[in-house]
Amino acid sequence: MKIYKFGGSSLGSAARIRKVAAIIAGARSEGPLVVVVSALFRCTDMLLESANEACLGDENYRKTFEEFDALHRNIAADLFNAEVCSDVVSAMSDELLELSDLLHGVFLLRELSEKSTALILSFGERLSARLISRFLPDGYYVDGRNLVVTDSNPLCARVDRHATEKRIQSALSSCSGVPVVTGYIAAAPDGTVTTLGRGGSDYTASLVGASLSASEIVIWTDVDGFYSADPKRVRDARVLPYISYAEAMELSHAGAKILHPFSIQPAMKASIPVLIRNSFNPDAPGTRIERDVQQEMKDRLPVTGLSSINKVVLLNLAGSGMVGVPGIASRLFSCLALHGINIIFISQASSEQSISLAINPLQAEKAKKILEAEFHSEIESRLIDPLLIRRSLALIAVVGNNMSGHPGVSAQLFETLGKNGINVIAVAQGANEMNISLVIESHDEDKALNCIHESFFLSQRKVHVFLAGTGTIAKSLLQQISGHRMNLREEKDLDVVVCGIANTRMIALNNDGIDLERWQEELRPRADDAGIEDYIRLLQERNLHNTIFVDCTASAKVAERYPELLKANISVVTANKLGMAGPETLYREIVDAERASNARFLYETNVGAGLPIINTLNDLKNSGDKIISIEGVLSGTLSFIFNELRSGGTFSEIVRRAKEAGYTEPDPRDDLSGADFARKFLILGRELGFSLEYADVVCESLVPVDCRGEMSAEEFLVRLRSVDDFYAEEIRRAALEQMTIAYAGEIRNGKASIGVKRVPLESPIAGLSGSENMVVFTTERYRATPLVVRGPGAGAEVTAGGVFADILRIASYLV
Ligand SMILES: NC(=O)c1ccc[n+]([C@@H]2O[C@H](COP(=O)([O-])OP(=O)(O)OC[C@H]3O[C@@H](n4cnc5c(N)ncnc54)[C@H](O)[C@@H]3O)[C@@H](O)[C@H]2O)c1
Ligand SMILES: N[C@@H](CCO)C(=O)O
Ligand code: NA
Repeated sequence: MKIYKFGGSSLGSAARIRKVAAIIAGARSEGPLVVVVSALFRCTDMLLESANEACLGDENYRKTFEEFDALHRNIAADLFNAEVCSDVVSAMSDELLELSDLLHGVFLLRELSEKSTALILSFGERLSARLISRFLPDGYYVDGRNLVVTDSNPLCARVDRHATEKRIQSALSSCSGVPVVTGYIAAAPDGTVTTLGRGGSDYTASLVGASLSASEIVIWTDVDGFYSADPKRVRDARVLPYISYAEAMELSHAGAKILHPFSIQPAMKASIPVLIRNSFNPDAPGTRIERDVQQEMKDRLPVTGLSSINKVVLLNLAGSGMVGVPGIASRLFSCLALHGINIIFISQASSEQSISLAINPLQAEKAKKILEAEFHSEIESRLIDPLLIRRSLALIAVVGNNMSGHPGVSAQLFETLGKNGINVIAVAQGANEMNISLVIESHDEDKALNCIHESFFLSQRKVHVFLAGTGTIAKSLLQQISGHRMNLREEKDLDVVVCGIANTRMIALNNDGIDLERWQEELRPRADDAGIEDYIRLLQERNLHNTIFVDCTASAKVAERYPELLKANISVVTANKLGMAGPETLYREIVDAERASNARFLYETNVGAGLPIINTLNDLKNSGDKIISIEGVLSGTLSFIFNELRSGGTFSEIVRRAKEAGYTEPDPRDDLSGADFARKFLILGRELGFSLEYADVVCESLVPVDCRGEMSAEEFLVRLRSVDDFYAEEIRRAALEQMTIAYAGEIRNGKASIGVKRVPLESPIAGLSGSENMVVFTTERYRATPLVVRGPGAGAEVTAGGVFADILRIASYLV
């Protein structure tokens, strides 16, 4: 014997009912079946609406009733031939007439008791069971009021399990055909109609199944099963093939609306598996809820699923007068119970100084008044503080049988929340260790659900990138991410999702990821005054987990925002040197903000593009080596210029080529003036612990005096021809002495200087080619033979590659 329960979503129209009949016919061939039905789709709401309207004296109640009436008649006309239809309609008419009279009574009396509400609501199931029982070839109508015995609480009655079991057994044990039982409705011993509250039809199905020792109870609904989290909030939530009764109850308690926790109890007691299946997709296997979940699943995942209640209020009763005083908690709970206030969550630390309770916000004011009255004298005498209420909170439950005895689960949970800057306001975990419940700000709810979901391998890990700048480096970065994204997904189980791209004029935003093949087409104009602040505001509003801000601009305005981003626990990767080489106050602010935050700040490409210079220096420093000096060439552009001069090019033409090759700064004068090189040395000097400003770097400019005013980059390149002969001559003269010229620098004893130098032709600097950089670290450990990092230190590809590597470093920290 199996029990099939169909919810309203599966019973929305004649077509839907035909589908349901086909599902039933399929099961019938395998053995006996009892069907339990809810009211047709939206019908309970219609009944409630009509009753409330009637009670308010609103004539519209008739229209709502007529809509309800017509829905049933139309479905009958669609399902049955004329003869059967008139039969069915006449049976339904009696009930519809009674319902109409009742509503009219409510309208006249302007009075709607819970008892009449229950009676009115009962018509939903009564009429749907009439239709469906008649439509099934061997179906017959069974009224739940004759099966389920309850107390007399009309809207959320308590079931008398013993009496109910007997009634169900005597009515259905030896049934022939398919009984179609009205779910949700029941009756008190005196015959008054009662209902079983939210999810009541599931409860009916579970009671029927348990009483008849069914082999399984199948709850047919409109989703594929129990999800690992609410799929509306967690895009990657997936259907759980198996869960235990206990897990199902824990998840349902904390908001997973798929099955009411009540309805699991009878099935669990009788060890009957409960299946959740989709009547819209009957081929999907659904979720099986049973006592022993599959061993294989148990071994793999400590956490089975998450659920959340998005609105709770936290009451905090605190005060020194609570310590060591027995009876405070008892009074607290008793007085809330007395007034019917349900407690969702409790937490008390061992100091006994405070007890926190989460309750439904609708009951918050009432609870506050009650508790203030109860503890009036303690509050007056300052033994207990005035009651604190915190609103706009959400409760998240992390659930899994296998969390128990599995060290590290809570560590991982709090770590991922911490790295995402999510503040945990209160926590509760019972000794069964299968539910950790936490209270957080409600605006962090989706972010928390998503990062926890990923962190426990329930879905692929993601980082969300917001990029500033769409120039040379940014374009190359987007191309690299696009080209390598699939590999990262497959090999590293990591998805790099670019959710934002903005320059000063245009913006594209998409939480699910901008199409990187066509990102230019997704750019939309921004308001004229929408600066970087606006972009950061939009990014923060989205509040996505694992967010990384990537700066590929050359803008000081953008760099000034790093401290604020870091303080908001948003990690930053930057190719822009104007942060670390900005005013020392900004540099300090960035370093301090990173220290204080859970976010990371990486800027490897600020020095030598993709070459590992910052990382190398940090490794030397952190492992206790003493740096004696740093020398070398740290401008790709200047390196390229002198390397090409040696092979005979002209100065201005080489600068033009450097710009075309993507080596120069947006304005090549930043390279020729030595400014870009100086910034890099400034950064290295600061990394070494020296207090330096930009002006402290002694720097020789190669920009001719007459090219220093306001002019376009193009005009500059034309005027630059004036120095071509000078440099050709310098190279020639040096060569006569087996020397050449190069632009290089050194840091020694806290002093940094850069400029044109004569170097022997056989020196390593003279041997550089293209945009190669070279850094020579002379340290205590690397004294006889210094440590050298050498390679291309400018260019779109290597720089973007360095930025990408920094993004991945942060990703591996975050996920
Ligand atoms: N070219 C290299 O080899 C190299 C190497 C290392 C670091 N970098 C650095 O990379 C950065 C980018 O260089 P690029 O060659 O791609 O420059 P670019 O001029 O091609 O691009 C800069 C982009 O930033 C945008 N931008 C400027 N101000 C902005 C603001 N306030 N808000 C949003 N967007 C803004 C511009 O619209 C443009 O899209 C620079 O800081 C540069 O120093 C370059
Ligand atoms: N313009 C810079 C880019 C690398 O930071 C250079 O030429 O070195
Ligand atoms: Na670098």
